[in-house]
Amino acid sequence: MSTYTDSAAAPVERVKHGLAAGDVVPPSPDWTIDQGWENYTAEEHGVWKTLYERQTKLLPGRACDAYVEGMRDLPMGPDEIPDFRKLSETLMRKTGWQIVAVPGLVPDDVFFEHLANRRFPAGNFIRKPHELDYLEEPDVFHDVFGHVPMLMNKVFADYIQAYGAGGLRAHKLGTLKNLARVYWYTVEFGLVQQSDGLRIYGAGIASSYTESIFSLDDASPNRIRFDLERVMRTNYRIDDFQEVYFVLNNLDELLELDRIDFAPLYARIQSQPELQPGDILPVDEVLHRGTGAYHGAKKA
Ligand SMILES: C[C@H](O)[C@H](O)[C@H]1CNc2nc(N)[nH]c(=O)c2N1
Ligand SMILES: N[C@@H](Cc1ccccc1)C(=O)O
Ligand SMILES: [Fe+2]
Repeated sequence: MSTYTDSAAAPVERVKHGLAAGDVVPPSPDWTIDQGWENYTAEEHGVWKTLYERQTKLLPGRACDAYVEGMRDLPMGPDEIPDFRKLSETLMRKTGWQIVAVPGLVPDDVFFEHLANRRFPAGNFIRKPHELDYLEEPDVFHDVFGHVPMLMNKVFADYIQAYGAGGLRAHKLGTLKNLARVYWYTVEFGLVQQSDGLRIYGAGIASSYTESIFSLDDASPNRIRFDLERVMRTNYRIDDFQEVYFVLNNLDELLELDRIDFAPLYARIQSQPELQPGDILPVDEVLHRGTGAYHGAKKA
């Protein structure tokens, strides 16, 4: 049963991961900027505090162990927007990653180049008070609160670095669309089965109050065992809750993706029809067959 307030009333918290803005002048060759931590206003720190406290209350029992452990060891709290320099010190020691500030979405090849070199591009801006529930581009709350704790986990940190290298490869192969789906259904909206229950590891969920509830508790979405080719073929929504969540047995499965050569898979799926988010295939290992009520109601 769904325990969150009526979704029609509660605006959906989304962070859009659309294509990089084509109309912005690059601030530097690799699009990085100074975070400008000293320039944050009290109101901006206040927005962080509101989001941080609300999400921190909700995540116990919902976020996966790796996320909880990562957050515990990071210099990140409610009172102010974290200083990327301090986060990078801790991250560098733990998994060799650092956070670099960017003004917003950056071009795909720039994005992958950073990930391949263990640099995580994080927006330095924070959403406005009236945007608490909907955001066009990943802001500092989504990027830092949502993504950074998982970068403290060695398996995940290695996966994201390999993904970056894979992104540069897919960019050259012209198969970015297929690879972006793997990112979307893992790094952004992935769930993992723990012995004590289903848990969130995707940042797009972890940074969203309403989707942290919907993804685990609501009867509407499908929940299907992760399968690489299936995910590569499956389209996704960028401005509403997901209709399907793919579930890993454990995070170690992600390392498998670095051992598989994607080129033959990309070639094979080119001739297969694209799947829509609500589709279920006979071969799917369905953990929960969704009612589709949420999206059905929205269509009506
Ligand atoms: C598929 C594409 O690479 C993906 O959406 C990228 C694009 N550029 C980005 N740029 C930033 N800063 N953050 C992101 O998460 C992304 N996502
Ligand atoms: N193995 C992928 C690269 C990759 C690694 C890890 C995650 C995602 C993609 C390839 O051959 O392109
Ligand atoms: Fe993200």
